[in-house]
Formats: sequence, C-alpha cells, structure tokens
Amino acid sequence: MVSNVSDKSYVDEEPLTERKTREEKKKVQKALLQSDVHSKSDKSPVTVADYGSQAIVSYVLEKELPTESFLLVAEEDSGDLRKENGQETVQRITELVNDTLVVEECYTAAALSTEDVLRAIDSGKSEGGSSGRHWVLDPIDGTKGFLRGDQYAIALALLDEGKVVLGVLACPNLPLTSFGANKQHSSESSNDKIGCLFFAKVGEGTYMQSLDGSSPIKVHISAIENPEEASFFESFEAAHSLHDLSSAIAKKLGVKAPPVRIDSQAKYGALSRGDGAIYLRFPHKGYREKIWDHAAGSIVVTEAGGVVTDAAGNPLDFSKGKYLDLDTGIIVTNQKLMPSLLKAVRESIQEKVSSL
Ligand SMILES: Nc1ncnc2c1ncn2[C@@H]1O[C@H](COP(=O)(O)O)[C@@H](OP(=O)(O)O)[C@H]1O
Ligand SMILES: [Mg+2]
Ligand SMILES: [Mg+2]
Ligand SMILES: [Mg+2]
Repeated sequence: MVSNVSDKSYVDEEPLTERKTREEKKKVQKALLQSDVHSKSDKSPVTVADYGSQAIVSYVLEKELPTESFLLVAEEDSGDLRKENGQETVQRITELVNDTLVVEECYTAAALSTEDVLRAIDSGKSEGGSSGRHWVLDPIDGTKGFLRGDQYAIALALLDEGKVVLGVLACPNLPLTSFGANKQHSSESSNDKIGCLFFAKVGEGTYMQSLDGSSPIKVHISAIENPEEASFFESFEAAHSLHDLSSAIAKKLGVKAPPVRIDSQAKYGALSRGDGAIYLRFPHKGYREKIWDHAAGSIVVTEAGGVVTDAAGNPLDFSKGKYLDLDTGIIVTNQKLMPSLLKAVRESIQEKVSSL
C-alpha cells in the first residue's frame, strides 16, 4: 500500500518518448546479452552485467567509505575471469564499468584497468558472520529474469553483528505502481513508469522512490486479514521454488488469486508496498539459501511492517556466514496473516511428506 498516493508524478503514465527510449535500451541490453552470458560451476548463469555491477558497487562503496574497515560479502568472484579464456570478457566488463563510471563525474579521474576491475570484484570475498560490519551484495539478483527482460534487482544490505540494519533494492524493471495478481509478469506489458528503488534502515521504516529520482514515499505492507483477498508471490523459475507446494498452501489458506510469479528480490519490494500479501519460497531438497538473496529484501519487508521467517516460523539468521540455515523454506506476510499461513505451511508439508 503506497501511503502517499497524492504524489502525482509518481503515478503518471510514462510519456511516449520515454517509453520508446526504454524499449530501445532493452533492445540494446538484449543484443549485449547474447554474447555475454556464461555458466558458473553450479550451471547458473552469470553475465558481464553481474560482474560489472559487482565491480562498480564494490569500487564506489570503498571510495565513499574510506575510513571504515571495508568487508563485503558478494555473490560473484573473479575465478573464471582470471582463466586464460576469460581475458576477452574481462576487457568487456572493464569497458562497461568505465563507461558507467564516467557518467558519475566524480569517478572520471582515471579509467580503471582490468586488474582494478578484477580486484574490485574480489573485494566481495568476505565470509560474513556475527561480528563487525559486513556489506552484503547481490550485484544482479534474478539473472534469469534479467536475461528474459523481466524482473531483476541489485540488492545491497549492511549487517552489523550479524543483524541486517540497512537494505537497498534497486528494481529497474518494476513498475512504479502496483504489480499484483491483476498485472502480467512482464514489464513489457505495462505502460507504467518503471524503475523503483526501495530502502530501509532499522527502526526507520521503508521508503520507495523512482530510479530516476522522485522524492521518496513511505510504504507499508498489505493490511489484508482475510486470505481469500490475498494474492501471493513466488519465483518465476520452478527450479527455484516448489510451485506445487505453494499452490497446496494457498489452497489450504483459501487464497483465490493465482500466483504472481516474478524473479528476484523485486518480490520483497513489491510486497513492501502491498502489491500482494504473501511470498512463498520452497527450494528443492538440498539447496542452501545465500544471505545476499534475502538480506536487503528482508529488511525492506520487515521495516514496512511485514514478517519474514523460515517454514517453521524462525526468523532468518544472517549471522552464520554466507549461507542461511533454514527449516525448509522462506515465508513472508503481514503479522495478522502469519499464524494461519504458518499453520497451512506446516499441514501442507506434512501432507506432502506422508504422500511420498
Ligand atoms: N535451485 C535453486 N533453488 C533456489 N534458489 C536458487 C536455485 N538456484 C539458484 N537460486 C537462487 O535464486 C535466485 C533468484 O531467485 P528468484 O527465483 O526469486 O528469482 C538466484 O539469484 P541470482 O539470480 O542472483 O543468482 C539464485 O541465488
Ligand atoms: Mg547468480
Ligand atoms: Mg540472487
Ligand atoms: Mg546474483
């Protein structure tokens, strides 16, 4: 639920020229991506944009925070790029990074070398943990969505003594107005202005602004108490979350709307402004969730009044290093719906186990 709907600039339709520019940019983006996609050892995709984003955020954070001891836990590393056949890709990333930094005038003094870029990527090698402060970065969350031209997010959080105290989520393809059960998953289908930035600091609430810089507005999670009126989010990718289990849970709960499937932590952002009321995530057996996939999103939701837990109702523990130790899955909703959601989750999991 957006708390200040009187801000007209926020809900205006995108002018035709801007929409054309956006469509042009997307065409360029797609053309770039064809040759710039690689496969990691776990078979997941990584692109020059993932590496470039990590290099830029890491470089800028270190420049902006010179007095802090700088520890960063980030998804990507330079291992594959340093191999013999990685040279061309590093060159490409370095060009993209320099082109991007040039836009920000204060970073134009000297172009970064390929070694500077590799070093910036590798600044993200911290393991995290329960002591001190750690930045946590997913340079592109939802790479598969990014490749499809759908939703993705750049997700940055700050951990202090293992607790998330700050979160920023940039969602370049998320419409500024609602993105719920009544909208299709692809931003191509929408005439709304797109590009949202969510940010939350512990104790201070969650705010959203457009990525091109409108003034921030405070956002709140849905206040829906009746599950029949609720809609729920889940991963677009069936490989990332058990769609049949979430469908059983939704049915048990009485949710009528079909699932809204979108990629990335854009789900947390959309939830924080009340686009839907529930987020269900049940990875296939054996998958271990990483902190960068949830740190920023979880504070964006909790500061907007939501609750984020594992399937047993435990809060997420970000103090154990790179991985989250979870009971089965992650569920998110408002405080009123959480008890009945937990009950539906528990019963559906039991039924699934006993049917095996
Ligand atoms: N088998 C799996 N099960 C659950 N999550 C997975 C997965 N394989 C990859 N992921 C994670 O799911 C994230 C995307 O989440 P979503 O499904 O909500 O879009 C990926 O982030 P990246 O795209 O940053 O690698 C990746 O970390
Ligand atoms: Mg990835
Ligand atoms: Mg991710
Ligand atoms: Mg990623």
